[in-house]
Amino acid sequence: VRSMGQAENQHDDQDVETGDTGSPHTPRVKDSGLSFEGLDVASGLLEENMEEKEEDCTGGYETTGNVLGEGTYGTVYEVEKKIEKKWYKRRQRQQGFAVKVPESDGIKDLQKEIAVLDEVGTCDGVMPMVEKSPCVDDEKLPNSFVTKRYAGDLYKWARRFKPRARASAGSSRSPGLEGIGAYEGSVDFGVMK
Ligand SMILES: Nc1ncnc2c1ncn2[C@@H]1O[C@H](COP(=O)(O)OP(=O)(O)OP(=O)(O)O)[C@@H](O)[C@H]1O
Repeated sequence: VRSMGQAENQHDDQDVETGDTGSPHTPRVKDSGLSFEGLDVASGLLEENMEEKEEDCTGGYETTGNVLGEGTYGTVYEVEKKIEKKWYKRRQRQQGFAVKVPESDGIKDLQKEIAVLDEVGTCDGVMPMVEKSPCVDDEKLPNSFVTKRYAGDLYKWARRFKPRARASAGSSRSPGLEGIGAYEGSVDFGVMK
């Protein structure tokens, strides 16, 4: 048995222009160009939320679609920094960043990593954190952090590296990240694994 209310609702679901009956979730009213108070209020709230979201995420990053690698606690994505050039009225991007996003069971470890990087600041041999809890694709990522993107696979590189390779290359410094390219070019690869 259908109540009156249900019958009215069914009528509302009909397409205003074609008379088709479709899924109650299909936004036919909006498509028809008609305006209802409820719809206006809903879209107003949506816009407000989106504005808030954008405000929160000013100066954020956008993913490029490249996955740089996966570690024990999460995935590292290539991102570009958004730069608002209002006087040009167009967006620009600064390339060369990476964001590390934890798996759900890696959140605690990433929080510890973030705390350590925060404490360490800039230190030779440690990739400095550019930003913690960044906004990526307009979404706040509280347990993630951004670093500069480096070229190559650091994990593989580090595993191949033997201390005496550094010594024979005439350097006593630890392999700072800025040196990766240089080391690959100047170290005798014969002493690498
Ligand atoms: N800043 C970066 N630029 C380019 N690639 C990166 C960057 N950070 C990480 N990667 C890539 O992502 C992989 C995973 O990095 P991640 O920091 O998650 O783990 P890891 O350092 O390899 O090891 P662990 O999981 O033990 O921390 C790295 O091995 C590397 O290939």
